[in-house]
Amino acid sequence: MWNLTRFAAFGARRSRLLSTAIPGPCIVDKRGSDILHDPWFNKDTGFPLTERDRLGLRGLLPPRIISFEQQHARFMDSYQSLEKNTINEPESVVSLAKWRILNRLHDRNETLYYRVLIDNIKSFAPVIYTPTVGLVCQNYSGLFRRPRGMYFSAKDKGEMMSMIYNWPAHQVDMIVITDGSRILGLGDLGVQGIGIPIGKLDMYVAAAGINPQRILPVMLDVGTNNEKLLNDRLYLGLRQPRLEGEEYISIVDEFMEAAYARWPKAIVQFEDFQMKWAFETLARYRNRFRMFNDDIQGTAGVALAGLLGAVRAQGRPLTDFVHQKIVVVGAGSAGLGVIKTAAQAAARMAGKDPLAVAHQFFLIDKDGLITKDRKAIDPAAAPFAQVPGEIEGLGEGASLLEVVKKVKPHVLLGLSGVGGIFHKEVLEAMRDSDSARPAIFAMSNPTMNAECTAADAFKYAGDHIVFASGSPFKDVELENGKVGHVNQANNMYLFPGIGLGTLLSGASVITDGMLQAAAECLASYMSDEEIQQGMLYPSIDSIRDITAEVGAAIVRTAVAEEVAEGHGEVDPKDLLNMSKEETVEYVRNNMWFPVYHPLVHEK
Ligand SMILES: NC(=O)c1ccc[n+]([C@@H]2O[C@H](COP(=O)([O-])OP(=O)(O)OC[C@H]3O[C@@H](n4cnc5c(N)ncnc54)[C@H](O)[C@@H]3O)[C@@H](O)[C@H]2O)c1
Ligand SMILES: O=C(O)C[C@H](O)C(=O)O
Ligand SMILES: [Mg+2]
Repeated sequence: MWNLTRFAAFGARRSRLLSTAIPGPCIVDKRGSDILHDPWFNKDTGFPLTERDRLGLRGLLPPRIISFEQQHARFMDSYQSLEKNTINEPESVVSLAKWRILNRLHDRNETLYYRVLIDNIKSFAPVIYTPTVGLVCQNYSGLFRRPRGMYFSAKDKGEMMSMIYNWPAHQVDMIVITDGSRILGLGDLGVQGIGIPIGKLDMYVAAAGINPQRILPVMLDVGTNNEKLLNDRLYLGLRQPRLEGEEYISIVDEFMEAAYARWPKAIVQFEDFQMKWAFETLARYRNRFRMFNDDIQGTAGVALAGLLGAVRAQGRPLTDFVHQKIVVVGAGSAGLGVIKTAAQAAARMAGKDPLAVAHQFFLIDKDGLITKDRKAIDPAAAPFAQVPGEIEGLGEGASLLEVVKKVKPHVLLGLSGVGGIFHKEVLEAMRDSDSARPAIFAMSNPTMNAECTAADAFKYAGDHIVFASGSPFKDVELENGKVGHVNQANNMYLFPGIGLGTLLSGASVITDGMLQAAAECLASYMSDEEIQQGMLYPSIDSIRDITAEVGAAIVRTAVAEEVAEGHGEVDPKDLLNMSKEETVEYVRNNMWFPVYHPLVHEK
């Protein structure tokens, strides 16, 4: 249907692999108004005269040619006037209005959309990603105007292998799939969860430079157990209870077989699956396909980087990590992924078995502290079950407040999805923490599900804390006149680099070693000075730079672990011969960047 020719700048193979590709013309098999209605090719008023002639566009557009820069400025003007005109409106109304204006541009002109997104990532990420994406999912049926991505439902059983060919792009590099069963902290939103793969893939384009013509958001609709949606006459998904057991897994199996039959090199990111299926599908597919679960694995790496930063913020050496007492609230896919990865890191540092360091972790779920007395304990939680009474007065099911008071943890980390669970008394109890710089991570999304607000954390736990949240909060003005820095502990710092590094190495699977390297890379990104100021993660403004580093760490580990099969004309030997800096350059040079390519018509 189309292809993008890239001209190599230099003769020598090696420099060619590392060189920045000069954008070539784009071959398009359409003409006239079909081009104007195709967001991949549409340039609106930006088509030059020669192109208007060549493509049969003359007369279909007003005569004046507006440059890309002018179009960019024009869009930003309308966005800013929307901001000005809605200043007194409720926040949800403003957020949805902002999402709508961006979505309209996305539907019309992808090049301009991704350019404004990249150039304004800090202001636009909260609109296309958390928290607004949560609101969009909740209101999806009402907001629906046109489809985006692919929808595979339980009714499509037996048809997926042919359906996958309905997708218009010849090549797909990155797929994000959800079954809508645990959308952020908002629960089962059924088919409406499609907003999450769309938002994640927008971040892939903005942060990792994955070509937007090679991304595919996927909704696997196996029903919903959300009564409200089942009774909503506008609900767009299957009106039936969720499939379970064999029936469920056979649908996921069929999708995976179909996707990999058509695109054997694609990477599939599982996103926002309820816990049992998150773990089950990861175990089932990770040794067969290029796939990972972002909520389990991406989150774990981001949290580990933050936990190591919290050690440095106390002025302690990293090896002190093995002495940190860490309370994890939420024993779901995210919480369990974090605790397991953190324990593995502590064990590596201590030269011990992860079981030997498990006692420094305290795991709390909806039934309180998990101890060895817990009935029907999840096998993944079992190694972290405390011995009841080991800390005096702390038994099975102890409340969060009791645990914080008795343990005096260095870190309190929430992945419970329960808004406000770190209430005043819990935060005040953190004042007695054994850490000189207690860390509070309220990682649940979206904003209303955060375990506490940034303002409350500094107000009740003290000005000396370090704070991170999954959704963005504004920095806090402290009583001492200083600024309480708010970090965003969100898997967006890792998943783009994991996906891009896997793509560019051609890794056949995504190993624990690759994920560990990604986390360590993120952890080492911050300078001591930044850490001292309470900055545990970089600004999202530098997300492409972070992704280049993380992507390179993934590539190098894939090569070292001999799972890299190469990408395009770059074979594993080329990758092996690249220095660290050259690998970063290779990753950076392979990031897609939105510019208008000259369009050439060819049937
Ligand atoms: N910041 C990030 O990058 C990031 C990444 C992944 C998930 N999350 C967020 O983490 C949250 C949980 O995700 P998940 O996939 O682990 O969900 P999940 O449903 O698998 O797990 C939720 C866990 O919280 C526990 N819980 C519920 N109520 C509780 C209470 N009152 N007290 C203590 N624990 C309670 C449950 O028992 C369960 O163990 C969601 O809000 C999600 O948005 C954030
Ligand atoms: O989507 C996010 O913002 C992070 C995470 O994947 C989540 O499920 O909350
Ligand atoms: Mg998620």
